Amino acid sequence: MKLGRLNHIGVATPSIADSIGHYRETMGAVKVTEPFDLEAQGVKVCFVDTPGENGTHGTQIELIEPLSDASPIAGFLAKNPLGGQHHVCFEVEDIAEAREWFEEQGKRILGPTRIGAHGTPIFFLHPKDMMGQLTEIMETPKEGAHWSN
Ligand SMILES: CC[C@H](C(=O)O)C(=O)SCCNC(=O)CCNC(=O)[C@H](O)C(C)(C)COP(=O)(O)OP(=O)(O)OC[C@H]1O[C@@H](n2cnc3c(N)ncnc32)[C@H](O)[C@@H]1OP(=O)(O)O
Ligand SMILES: [Co+2]
Repeated sequence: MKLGRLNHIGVATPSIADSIGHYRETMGAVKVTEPFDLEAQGVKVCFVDTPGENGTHGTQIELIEPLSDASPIAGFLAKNPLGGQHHVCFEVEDIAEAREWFEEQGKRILGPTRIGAHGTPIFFLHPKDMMGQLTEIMETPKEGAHWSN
């Protein structure tokens, strides 16, 4: 297993609109995607682009707002009402190989491999097995495009 690109940092928020305002007005973000609902994942999500090398974009901020009290991030927001850093997401070449690796390492994988907000397969690793960091593993988008819309 080789550490891949840090694709995004997941930031939970009680209001994606307020967070977009913060990144645009306070942080000077230029590109923010339109928020969209990921019903299957229980979140409304959008991406804040950060500058990367030669015109590509860098690691994104993934803003996530719960769609209901049943959202997987509802518990996190109950403990952290302002929201904040929720997870990190690293890219891998082959999601199945990565899943096997972490299973061999005895790391708890949270649920099935499924399609994430970038339209590519992802899974999550339990924070308690990952030095306290909720970790998302995502297969690198093959066509090289990172935007899901
Ligand atoms: C997939 C779409 C999109 C994408 O990038 O493509 C996304 O990233 S969507 C992101 C939202 N979805 C998920 O996070 C799915 C995986 N997460 C989960 O299954 C839960 O959030 C889980 C199991 C990590 C925590 O659930 P919950 O908070 O309801 O459970 P507990 O309160 O029992 O928490 C157990 C234990 O873990 C600590 N915890 C919880 N969240 C985090 C976190 N984000 N970072 C670090 N630690 C976390 C929590 O405090 C508990 O610790 P304890 O010491 O026992 O209090
Ligand atoms: Co994510």
